[in-house]
Amino acid sequence: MMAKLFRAVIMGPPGSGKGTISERIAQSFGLKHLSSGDFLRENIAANTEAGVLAKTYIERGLMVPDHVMTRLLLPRLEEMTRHSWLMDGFPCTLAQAKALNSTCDLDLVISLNIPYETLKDRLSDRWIHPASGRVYNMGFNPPHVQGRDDLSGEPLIQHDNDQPEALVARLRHYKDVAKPVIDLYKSKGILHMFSGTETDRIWPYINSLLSTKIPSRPETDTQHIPLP
Ligand SMILES: Nc1nc2c(ncn2[C@@H]2O[C@H](COP(=O)(O)OP(=O)(O)OP(=O)(O)O)[C@@H](O)[C@H]2O)c(=O)[nH]1
Ligand SMILES: Nc1ncnc2c1ncn2[C@@H]1O[C@H](COP(=O)(O)OP(=O)(O)O)[C@@H](O)[C@H]1O
Repeated sequence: MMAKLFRAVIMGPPGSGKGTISERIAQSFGLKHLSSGDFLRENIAANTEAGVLAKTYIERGLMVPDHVMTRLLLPRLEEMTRHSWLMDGFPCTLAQAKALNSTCDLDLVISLNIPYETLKDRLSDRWIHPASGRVYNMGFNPPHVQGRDDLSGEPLIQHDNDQPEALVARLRHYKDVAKPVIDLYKSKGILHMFSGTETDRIWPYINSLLSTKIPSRPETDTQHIPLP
């Protein structure tokens, strides 16, 4: 049981490894990994009012409007009074960051800074299991059986918006909307930026930073590469 609750956000462009790194953080430090994309998919599957609305945007490759995102996510975060969490994919815009600010005090923000060429290579090779959101990469973490999810054996798919043409537009959009959010967290003194081309090289630095802030879980700690 952690002594103090810990609230963190991970930001970065599409394909920067937020999901991958969030899973490692959740495993090593026991934070609950919350993902805006997963919340949206759950709401779409459950046909909630917000889910039905969100679907119309996601299907067109657009971001879901701020008021829908905040209406969906803030009550869920408010319920999590007894958990430490790491939020992945929210906030994306300054309006979302301000809304989050009024609900809780963040302890830390991780921002991933990954070169465009790397993002392009990774995403053109990303395969997804739609039902669970599990993510594979044919070079980095391939499935045991090509084209099949490891746990369910169901087929994997690729997203059209992971292809290079769509990616350029998504990255430009990310840069525009994320800049004021990054500036806000910088001014609060809670932003930590990590740059690099490989998750395995960035991870030890994130692990080390978090170890100074939260006690790690001894049973999983040894699985990860120590700092050089
Ligand atoms: N080659 C390579 N692939 C990686 C590395 N880290 C993550 N990946 C893969 O790159 C892709 C993107 O990683 P994700 O963790 O899904 O990135 P994300 O930031 O959550 O992406 P979005 O959900 O689009 O915002 C996935 O296919 C990962 O398996 C790495 O260091 N090298
Ligand atoms: N914070 C957010 N604000 C607005 N829309 C969002 C947000 N998070 C997720 N979405 C929407 O949900 C979709 C799926 O999100 P996600 O699973 O994180 O994957 P990706 O960013 O790779 O498309 C996004 O493409 C976007 O339309």
